[in-house]
Amino acid sequence: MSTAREFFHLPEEERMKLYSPDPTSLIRLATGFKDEKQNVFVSRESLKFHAHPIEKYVNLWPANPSSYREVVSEYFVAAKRAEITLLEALFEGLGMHRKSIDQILDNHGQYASLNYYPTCDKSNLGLTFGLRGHTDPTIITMLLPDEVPGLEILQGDDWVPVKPIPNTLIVHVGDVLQGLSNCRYKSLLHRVIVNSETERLSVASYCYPSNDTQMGPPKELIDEDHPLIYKDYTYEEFYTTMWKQRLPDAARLNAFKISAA
Ligand SMILES: O=C(O)CCC(=O)C(=O)O
Ligand SMILES: [Fe+2]
Repeated sequence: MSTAREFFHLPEEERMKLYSPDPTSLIRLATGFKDEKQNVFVSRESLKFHAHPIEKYVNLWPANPSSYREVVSEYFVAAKRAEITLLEALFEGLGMHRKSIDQILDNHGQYASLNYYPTCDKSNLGLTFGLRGHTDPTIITMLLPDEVPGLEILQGDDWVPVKPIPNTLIVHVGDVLQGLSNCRYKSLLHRVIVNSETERLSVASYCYPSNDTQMGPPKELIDEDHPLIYKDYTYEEFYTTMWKQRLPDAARLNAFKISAA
């Protein structure tokens, strides 16, 4: 976390060397932006990069701060190990066969993001979000927030603040797990609000399957009580559709519903 803080406190021209609007870049800084249509400012600045397999990507990472590559590698390797252990237990708990589990986890990827939410002038608070409501297009997301409140989840019709607990990871269910589990797990709608007093940081590890992974629910999860909801589709199809639709949440999965066939 302190390495992330150091990075975001580097001079702007140093950080902006990594700026890119292209979502397929292997590493990129994304900055806050104004949504003219909805007249809101989304203030998050984030450094996004691939983290697995780490040897393939680490040389693309910033060399400033000087501790960056070492500290960030150590964190994301450990995060990935924890994600895999958690997912194996979760898939086994659902009753999935070993073959189905391996198919999903073999060649999976890990995308990472260091997130920085600057403080916001009091007069602009009403029109500024850290991040608007969305679900993650992942299997799961492992999030390490700092101790500043800001994350909120939608429960019924209400946005409920998530109380920060020191040194505690938060795991979100993403859209891919909703699809794979035939809706036994629902992907989590969440957002980040900002405040006028304290900046906020978080570190996210997004676990996703390889492009050719079949994302329809495995046969063993389908029975009379759990009729098949989604047809078979690959992660690549899901991702391409997501960019075309530009939907912020799990409604993106509707294109793959049996009833949409
Ligand atoms: O910063 C946070 O607490 C949430 C970040 C988030 O939702 C994301 O990176 O997808
Ligand atoms: Fe998210």
